[in-house]
Amino acid sequence: MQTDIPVAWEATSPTSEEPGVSPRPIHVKSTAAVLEELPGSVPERREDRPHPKAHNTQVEHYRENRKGVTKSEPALHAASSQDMKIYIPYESAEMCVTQIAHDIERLESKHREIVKELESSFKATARENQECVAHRIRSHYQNKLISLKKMLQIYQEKVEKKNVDLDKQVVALSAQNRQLLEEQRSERRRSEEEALQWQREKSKIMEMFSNRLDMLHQHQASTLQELQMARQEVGKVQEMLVQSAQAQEAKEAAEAEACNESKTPLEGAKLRLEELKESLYKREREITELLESQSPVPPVPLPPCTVLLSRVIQKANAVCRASDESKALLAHMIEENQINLKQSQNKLSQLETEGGDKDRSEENESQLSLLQETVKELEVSQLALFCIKTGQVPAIRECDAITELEDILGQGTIQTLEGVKRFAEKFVVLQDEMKLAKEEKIKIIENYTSERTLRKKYYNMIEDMKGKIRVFCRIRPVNQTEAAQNSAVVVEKIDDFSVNAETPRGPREFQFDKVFSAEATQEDLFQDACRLIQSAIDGYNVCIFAYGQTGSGKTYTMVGDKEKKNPGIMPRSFNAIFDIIRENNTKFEFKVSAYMLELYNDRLQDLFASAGGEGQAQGKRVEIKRNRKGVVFAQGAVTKEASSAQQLYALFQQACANRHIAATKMNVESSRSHLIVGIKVESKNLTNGSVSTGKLSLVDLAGSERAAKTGAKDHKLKEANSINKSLSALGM
Ligand SMILES: Nc1ncnc2c1ncn2[C@@H]1O[C@H](COP(=O)(O)OP(=O)(O)OP(=O)(O)O)[C@@H](O)[C@H]1O
Repeated sequence: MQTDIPVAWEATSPTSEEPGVSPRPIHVKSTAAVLEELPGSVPERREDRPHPKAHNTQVEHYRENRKGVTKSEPALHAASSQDMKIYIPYESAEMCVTQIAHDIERLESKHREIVKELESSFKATARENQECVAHRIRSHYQNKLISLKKMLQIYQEKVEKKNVDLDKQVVALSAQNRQLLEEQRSERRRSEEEALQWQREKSKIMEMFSNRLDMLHQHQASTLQELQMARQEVGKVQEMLVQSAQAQEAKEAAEAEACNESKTPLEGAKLRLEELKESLYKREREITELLESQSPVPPVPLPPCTVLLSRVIQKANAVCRASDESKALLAHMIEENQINLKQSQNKLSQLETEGGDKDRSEENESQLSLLQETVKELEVSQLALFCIKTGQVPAIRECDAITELEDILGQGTIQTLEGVKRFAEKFVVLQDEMKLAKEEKIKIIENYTSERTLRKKYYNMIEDMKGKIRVFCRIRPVNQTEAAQNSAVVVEKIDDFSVNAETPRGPREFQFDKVFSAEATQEDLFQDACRLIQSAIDGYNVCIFAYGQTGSGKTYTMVGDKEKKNPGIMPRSFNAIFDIIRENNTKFEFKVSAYMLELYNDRLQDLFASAGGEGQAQGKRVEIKRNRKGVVFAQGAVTKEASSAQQLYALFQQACANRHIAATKMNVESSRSHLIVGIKVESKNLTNGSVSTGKLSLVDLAGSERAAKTGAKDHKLKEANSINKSLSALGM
């Protein structure tokens, strides 16, 4: 390997072999040692060191070397084959040393350069590597980024597509929702209208039905009377015929005379029968006219009574088919009736077979007739229930005996004995038909009664379907004080069934069975409440009460304003009760009585038992009790009867005068107690004598309040506490 690294020499001692030169021995450091210290140099062996005598040569050689002249390897070996101490002249040594120092410097600088070069190359390599790595990383991440971008794009596309689909779905759903809401509203409106119409129609039909029954009854009675008379006449005619026949047998000679004699009574009977026929026709025409004049539908081939019955049955059938609940109820009623009928029939047949007519005791006799009545009643109920279930009208027999009689009279066969006999037979048949018609009438009345019971039941079922407990919300308009204070309205009606209320925790939506806006009138409110009054008259227990914060308008809604220009639910109910009574007083006998109580500071007080009155003044305590039928009543409360709405209202006013009222910061006339008005309606069915009792409870509760807001102190605070306590009990 070629190298330009110099060989180092070191003098160990001075020598003076050459004149003029003070030689000093110089210890020569081995070249190898020096070379070993140099980077990239090849170590020289000891024996490669030059001989002292040849030091000049060596120096020369060295110089040559330094000049870049390359000596051959064997020559170098020859020159330094021995390790020895050499002495060189000081100048030469100095020169050498200087040279060496130079060389070392040069070497050092070279070395630095190499190091620099190496460093720079290392840096370059490192940079290159780094760049390469960075490039690789960059390209890796770029690829990744591209793929991610692609994925993102795909996702975005997918999301956008999905969003578009969802938007479409949302639009479709909201349209559907709107449509459904609209449908629901119109359906509600329609059903309300239908119910109202049905109610009106029903009461009309009922009235007509009972009027017609009355008419039929009257006509039947007079027809029966006339038939009775006709029978008597026929009897007379028969007697006369027998007499004439006897006379014919006895006196053949006086045949012509006898014939003459018999003609006269026959002609008389014929005349009488003509009269009868005429009167029967007249009655029939009258009945038909009457039924047709009262019939709301155009005349149909069926008899009007059948049409009426079919309409009633069809209505009842429609109500039954309206819901599963009513279907199940009807099925249950049929089943129950069947069981009862079977049981009664078994008992009846057992009783009938137990002994002959003679052996029966009086008690048994009455039991038997009672059972017969029950069986008949159950059979009629069975027929009515079956008709309601199927919607079919029971067959009503036509009175065709009259037609036959008419035929006989028309044929003129009455003039012969045979004809008279036939006539008499037909007359008996007609009597039987009349009897049947009478029975049919009784059945119809029974049907009517059971139908009425069903109507009551279905009416209440419909009311119940709307919810046994219905909650209405009424928004009160801002009053003058609130308007002066610029108070904000915090309740907003969203639609007929929901409101939005501002609460400390933000707006909240509440749902109700119906929402009345601030513009709703007392009449609007009563329209919804009045249907329950019919239920109370039908014998059900109904309660309407107002609940809310003090000053929210409970008394206004239940009682009305102070000026009595806008009466509330209570006075309107009094009128409605007596309106219904007036409409039905031909069929029922009514008794209306009322009690009025106040729950004040946890104590029930009778508002009719005022100073000098009965009840409390006499030390009676009013207590809430429940009777065996589950009806809640106020024991010890004074009950007063009323025969008109005015009388009932006067009683109410008398009671209100005794109520506890006081001014609070929130209401100048705040009710400090709960007012309970109980109206009992007892109705007796004049057709079958059955009695039913219903109760309408109208309650104006005291307002819930916060003592801080109302400014209640002392006893008013006590009042407020007991009001709040009782209201939370109600809430629970
Ligand atoms: N719908 C309404 N239209 C007009 N005025 C109303 C209405 N509701 C309430 N008011 C008026 O608001 C005031 C307070 O009403 P009201 O006395 O009925 O409240 P309240 O709830 O019965 O209070 P409290 O529980 O303290 O007895 C009254 O002057 C009443 O006339």
